[in-house]
Amino acid sequence: MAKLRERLKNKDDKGSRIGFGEHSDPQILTLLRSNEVEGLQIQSFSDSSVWTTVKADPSAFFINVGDTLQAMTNGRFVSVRHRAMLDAHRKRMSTIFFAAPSLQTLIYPLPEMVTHDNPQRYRPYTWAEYKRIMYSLRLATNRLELFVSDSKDSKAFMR
Ligand SMILES: O=C(O)CCC(=O)C(=O)O
Ligand SMILES: [Fe+2]
Repeated sequence: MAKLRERLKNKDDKGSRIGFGEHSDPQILTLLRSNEVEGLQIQSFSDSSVWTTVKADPSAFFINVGDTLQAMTNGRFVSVRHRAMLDAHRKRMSTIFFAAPSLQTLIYPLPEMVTHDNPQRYRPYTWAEYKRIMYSLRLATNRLELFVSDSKDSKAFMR
């Protein structure tokens, strides 16, 4: 038991632990507001072992791009991977609004975002299909990867 406690303590420099593991939000946009306790961290695009703590500001909103907006913008806006850490001494509270389409909405890269240099990256899918697949996978899985277009139909939506 003492060993386990020691291991948890050494997990990072402040002894804090993961409260909600790494993931990207599946929806279009996330609006998050928290109290004055830090905890939200975003992952570096170039090095997945590097996490940056978002400054706690109870007067601000944190706006997060979700997987659906990444698909709609054909990868121009990127769904950032993030996680929430626990604070050993203070309670963190966050309130979140997820903006998502209706279940039967067809999601696909907008024609304006598909160009010769940036061919269609994702195949069309419904939000219902995305949710079904998402719930069958682990939280940390990069599900949008499963919706990448075959190269043969990648020009279908090009202007
Ligand atoms: O509690 C937080 O600040 C983040 C939670 C989160 O990322 C989520 O619910 O998708
Ligand atoms: Fe999230």
